[in-house]
Amino acid sequence: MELKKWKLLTLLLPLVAYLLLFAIKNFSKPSVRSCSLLPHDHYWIASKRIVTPQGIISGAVEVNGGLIKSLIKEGDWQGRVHTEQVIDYGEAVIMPGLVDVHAHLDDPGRTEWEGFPSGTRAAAAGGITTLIDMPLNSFPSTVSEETLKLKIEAAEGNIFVDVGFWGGLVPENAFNASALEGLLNAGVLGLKSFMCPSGINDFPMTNSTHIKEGLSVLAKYRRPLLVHAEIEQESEELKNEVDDPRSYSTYLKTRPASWEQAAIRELLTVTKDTRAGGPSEGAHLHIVHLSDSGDSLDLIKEAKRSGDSLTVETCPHYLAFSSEEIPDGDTRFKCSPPIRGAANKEKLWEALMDGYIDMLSSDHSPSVPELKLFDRGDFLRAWGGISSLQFVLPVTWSIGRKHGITLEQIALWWSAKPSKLAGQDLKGAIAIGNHADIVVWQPEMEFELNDDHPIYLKHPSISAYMGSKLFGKVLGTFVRGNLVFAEGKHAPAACGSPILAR
Ligand SMILES: NC(=O)NC(NC(N)=O)C(=O)[O-]
Ligand SMILES: [Zn+2]
Ligand SMILES: [Zn+2]
Repeated sequence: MELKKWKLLTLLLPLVAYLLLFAIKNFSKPSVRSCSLLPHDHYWIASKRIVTPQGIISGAVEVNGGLIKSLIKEGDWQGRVHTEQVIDYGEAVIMPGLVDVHAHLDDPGRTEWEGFPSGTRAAAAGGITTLIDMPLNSFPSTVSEETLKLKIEAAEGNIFVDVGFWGGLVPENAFNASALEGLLNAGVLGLKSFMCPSGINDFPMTNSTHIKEGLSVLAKYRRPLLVHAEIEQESEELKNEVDDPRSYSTYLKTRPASWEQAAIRELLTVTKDTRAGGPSEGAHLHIVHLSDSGDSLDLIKEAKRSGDSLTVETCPHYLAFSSEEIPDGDTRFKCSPPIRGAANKEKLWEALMDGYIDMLSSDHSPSVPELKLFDRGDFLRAWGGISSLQFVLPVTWSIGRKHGITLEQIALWWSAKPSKLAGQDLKGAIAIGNHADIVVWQPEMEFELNDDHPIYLKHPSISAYMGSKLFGKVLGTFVRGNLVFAEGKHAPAACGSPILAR
């Protein structure tokens, strides 16, 4: 009898263990409630200003199960909407969430610089619903299938918005098609390379031969190559007695516009492969963070006219600041390519307004404050990179409104065009069937970026925007229907999804 009991117990033991494991696994998953500040996942958000690809409408967006189910124009409401599930934002703007295709979150490996939790909290607070992480500044760099796995592991459960990944095109993998295919098959949305030293040891620079090879592999996948387009040129010799390293003009001399022009000229010798009928048809080249609005821009225009598959981004800091205003020793403004003069900035605005510059990105590239060398203010030795992730929407709007930009243009530069670059068909527009990735913001509301303002970046002190007065306050951010940020508060759990290409 005793023996039978024991036998039964040993038989039951695995079943009990299995049930226990199942319970732990499921109860530890964040519930809908902790992913969102809303108690339900079927609701309507209403406003007088909803930015859609067909124009601005007054009405409501129906969200159900993370998707946009319908768009209802004001007046067509009766009987179609459960009023208890309507969030009425009044005059605030409802727009597609921003898609930032250029951010360095430095995770894993340099999380003292930024990290997925802090970076994506800042993104959510700034109305960014998707960001694509750069393959460098984390350690190791994302240059192989294995290192992409480390990225995904670091991101899972730690991201408040959706995050995709660019892989690195470096000399080590450029001539190894199967290594590149491994990385692409593992889900990177495209590749990124540098034509000058990146400042990161395990991310060496490529030349146009590497880039040509990369494009031929990318063609099959129809995914883009993003390039940091600067090539080192002989530049003016600095003289100790006149060229003070604390003066911004000294730094500017070391990275003239001719570096961008040389790189772009060289790039265009390979982008012609992307034309219809060319050997790399299907591939696409995207120039990141254009600063020079001189010859670089003319070259880009010409290549586009010739049918090269080419796009270009610039960043809010090139549109907001000019070299003449940068105070001595204020290395918060150091980035590469550098911020140039006021006349250059005005021409960048013109090119953006005319559609020659396709989109905007943050190039959020922080470091620990010590690397900015604030005590010495040495522009030549400080870490280059602007910290801006949380502020890009109000900065674009605050400066842009003086240039007469529209809400639709913001949605085009910050959502539609970047989604297309990253191959995200279900993002970037308020349209039926799309992910409910939405920012609600108040363009007329002014605020000051001071110490009282809740900032979620790991190191607010290194941001050149601190101290600015800006227009355009983010009231709420929805990612796949989850209200992840509202009124200065984040959802309890980080439920953003890693985005992998298939
Ligand atoms: N290693 C970097 O983050 N570099 C970045 N730095 C900048 N932009 O100053 C970049 O995108 O080139
Ligand atoms: Zn760069
Ligand atoms: Zn960058």
